[in-house]
Amino acid sequence: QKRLPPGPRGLPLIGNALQVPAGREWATFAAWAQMYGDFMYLSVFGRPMVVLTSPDAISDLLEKRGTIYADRPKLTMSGMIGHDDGVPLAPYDRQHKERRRLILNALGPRNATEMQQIHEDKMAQLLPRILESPSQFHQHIRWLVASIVYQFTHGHVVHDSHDRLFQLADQVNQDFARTIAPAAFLVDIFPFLRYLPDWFPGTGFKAVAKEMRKTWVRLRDEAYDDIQAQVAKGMAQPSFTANLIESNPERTPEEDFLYRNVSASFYAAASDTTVSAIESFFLIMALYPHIQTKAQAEIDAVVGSARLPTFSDKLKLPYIEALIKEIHRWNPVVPMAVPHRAMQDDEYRGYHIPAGCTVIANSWAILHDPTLYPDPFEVIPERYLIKTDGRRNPDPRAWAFGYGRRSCPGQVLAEDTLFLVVTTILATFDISKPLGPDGTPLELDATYSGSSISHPSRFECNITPRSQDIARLIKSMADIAGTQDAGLL
Ligand code: HEM
Repeated sequence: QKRLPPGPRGLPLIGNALQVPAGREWATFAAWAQMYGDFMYLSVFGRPMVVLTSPDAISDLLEKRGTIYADRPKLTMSGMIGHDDGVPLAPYDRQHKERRRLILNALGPRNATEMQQIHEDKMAQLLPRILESPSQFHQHIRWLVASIVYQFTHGHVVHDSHDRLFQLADQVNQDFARTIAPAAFLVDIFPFLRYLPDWFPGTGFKAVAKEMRKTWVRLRDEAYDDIQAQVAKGMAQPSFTANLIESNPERTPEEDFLYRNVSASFYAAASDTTVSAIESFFLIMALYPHIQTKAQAEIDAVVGSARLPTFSDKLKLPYIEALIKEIHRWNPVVPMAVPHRAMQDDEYRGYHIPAGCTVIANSWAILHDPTLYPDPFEVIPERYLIKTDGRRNPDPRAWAFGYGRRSCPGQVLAEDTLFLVVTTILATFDISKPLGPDGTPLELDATYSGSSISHPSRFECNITPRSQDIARLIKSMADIAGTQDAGLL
């Protein structure tokens, strides 16, 4: 009987299920918001859903009433696999606060120097890889993110893509993306299916869940058990996980389980997201050479040619900061954040929001709102530096990293990685469109795919050292890092 927010009319029983597209839902939701407003109601197979499409609506509900909207919708398939023990999908409770506290503490000022040192070391190893095989830059980016995260969380050196932990983690990420894709498994729409016997037709998802669970449990436990054994022998490398184990030798089984899940979630949450942002950087550089020239000029003026950029240069590089803001805005990595869930009945602007309602924040729509960002589909770093109509465009990071009690706890790490990649790559390489067989530049297709995490569709680009001196410097860095001995070049 209560008044629900406006929204597109659906069909009996299935509601709006047939109207919600399987890809780029954010663009469809943004178009619907033009008709129904920034606070819109949908129902999919009887499940209530609210879509928020303005800074005010998002802030009013997800930030100011954060305690009510801090939960996640329950996904049956993810639960069967065990993914909802990991941080991003876990229900909101006392334990979840602890999970977030552990991550935020680990990435806080106490460990900033160590984290920055890891970044600078791994960047020095990235450059020779790119110099030697620029066409494999996608793999090199993936290696970089894995090697930074696993050095920090497990004290583990990822040499190459054959690394056991790296391979397991990538399999888990692929499984995760497959599981949370909209309507990927019928059991998420009809949860009772999970109670049917295995022989019943249509229950093939159970075998899939079992396989995926095995991989997730291996990723979660194998590395943790190794570190636990090393801690017992007093031989553990310093790391986030070793620190968790050492700091609580009398931990309860509940605490131990929580540590395992936090430790395993780190890479799962950090990898595809950071990799996607770095890939967008390469794509933007190939598409917008004038932005690249301006960014390189700023780096050259501040850093010079005798050294590589470091974190201490950050405050002196405003154009780079503006470019990074555009990377977050132009094609946001998580276009609709991760869905939240109302934990109790609520009322907003005179409309009812039922308990259990899924709440989606359409970050993409805000980041492409022409009243906030004129020419939203163009990359224009100057929009943050020069006032238009008496104001600068707002910082997109307010929306790119999510909201309230579920906002991204890894933002500092993501921003550090992105800053160092952008500055170091621009200091050393030129990026341009790929060349055809006759040496003429080919057109680049700037399309994006994926659903919860959006990433550029596979693209090539031409990456060359900015000078022979730089190429020699990078080769000598490779010798110092010993990467040649390890057969990486
Ligand atoms: C460019 C890179 C990244 C972007 C754009 C990004 C963005 C986001 C977004 C939008 C959310 C959902 C927030 C919400 O539900 O309101 C999220 C959640 C999360 N992110 Fe990130 N993230 C990035 C990198 C990282 C990194 C490096 C870590 C490493 C620790 C991380 C850890 C997490 C975790 C654990 C969650 C779940 C938080 C929770 O449910 O309480 N993210 N991220």
